Amino acid sequence: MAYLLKGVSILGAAPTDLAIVDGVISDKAPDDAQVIDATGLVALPGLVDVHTHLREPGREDAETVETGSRAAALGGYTAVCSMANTSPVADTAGVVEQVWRLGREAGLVDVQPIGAVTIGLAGKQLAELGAMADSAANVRIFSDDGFCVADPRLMRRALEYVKAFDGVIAQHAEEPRLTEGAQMHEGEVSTRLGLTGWPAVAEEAIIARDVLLAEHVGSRLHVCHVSTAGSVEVLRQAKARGVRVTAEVTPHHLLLTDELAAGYDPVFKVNPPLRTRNDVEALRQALLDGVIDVVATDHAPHAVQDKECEWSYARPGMLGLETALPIVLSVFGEKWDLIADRMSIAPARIAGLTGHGGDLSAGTPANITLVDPSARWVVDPAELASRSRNTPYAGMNLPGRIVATFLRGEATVLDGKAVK
Ligand SMILES: NC(=O)N[C@@H](CC(=O)O)C(=O)O
Ligand SMILES: [Zn+2]
Repeated sequence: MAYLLKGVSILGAAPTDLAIVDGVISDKAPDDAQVIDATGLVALPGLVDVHTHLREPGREDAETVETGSRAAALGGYTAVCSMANTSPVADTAGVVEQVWRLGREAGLVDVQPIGAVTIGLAGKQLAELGAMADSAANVRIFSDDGFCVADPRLMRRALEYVKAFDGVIAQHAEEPRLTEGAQMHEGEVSTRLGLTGWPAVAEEAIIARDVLLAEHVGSRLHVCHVSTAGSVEVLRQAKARGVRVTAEVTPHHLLLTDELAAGYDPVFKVNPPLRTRNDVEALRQALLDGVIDVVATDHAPHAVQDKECEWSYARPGMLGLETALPIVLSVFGEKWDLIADRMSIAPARIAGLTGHGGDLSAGTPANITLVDPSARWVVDPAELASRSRNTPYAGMNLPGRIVATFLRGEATVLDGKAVK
């Protein structure tokens, strides 16, 4: 199928026509191309998420590779990196290949598995990183996300190991001794509510240690879900020294604050926790400056019984794929070059996903997101494609509708609806 996007604005530029033929972007459409009136719509390179939890294998009641892929496509994504904290853990070539194959079968986005750093995410022994790298899944990012690789000697070894094939260790930065029993950000609000706090320094201390380790080894570090102003300062200094470090921020940390915990609604419980207004401001500035490289969703679906319970028993995590671009648009406005870089180009580069994060020029793979920036919509959890319902944005009126998504020239979303 060929398409002609008539009158589309590429990254906010003057309207033009964009043709999609045989999976690539083309100057000219054949006569039988399906014409899409794209007046007022903006084309972006397909979004890429470096931090998605798909829950398969093991918690298919919360999400599957297929339902998560559909949520991703509807959110404008053409590739997602799936985290390793499944059951069994993605710590062998067998499991990462299984997830990769399920992604291919669903065929809605490219699913790039992330491998665990340590066996069972237990933080004791390195997993078979080389075998996962050499597998059909071609793993390049390794992470124990959900847990921190807290042992500095293991972290050093992991950084050394992946250097050989230009892999990257994605760290969930949380010094576990400083967060025992933690329920929310440690500060004024946690004191008032009487909940055990997760201090900012628990994140900052690990990032400071890890940028030094990455510098020492000369290897690549990626910092997951940066959440504090202090972390931004550590990263700023490390980057100025030339350390090979990249970092992500989530849409929720760019918008929401710890005040939301006051209602004890566990939909706002997440790791790292929602922080203060001052942190939110610093994270926004860091994304603008490039100190933080990418927006990553940390899409963390949880079943109803794991979320709709008392705060202290609830699992941390919130949905993100279907609301990420609207949240970023509502925070930054129509800064299309920024959005394309932080949500597609830079994440594709970090994950090594060639074919994604392109410039939409003729001859490049047609991985495209078509957005209507002027359409507003109200988030209804029941209407999300994710199998879970734990969105913190229920009832919010957001700008930006994903009209269509194309994966190598095939529409995965058309008229705002999933094609399969
Ligand atoms: N972010 C979360 O609060 N939860 C994530 C794990 C993680 O990203 O730390 C999950 O797997 O549910
Ligand atoms: Zn994490």
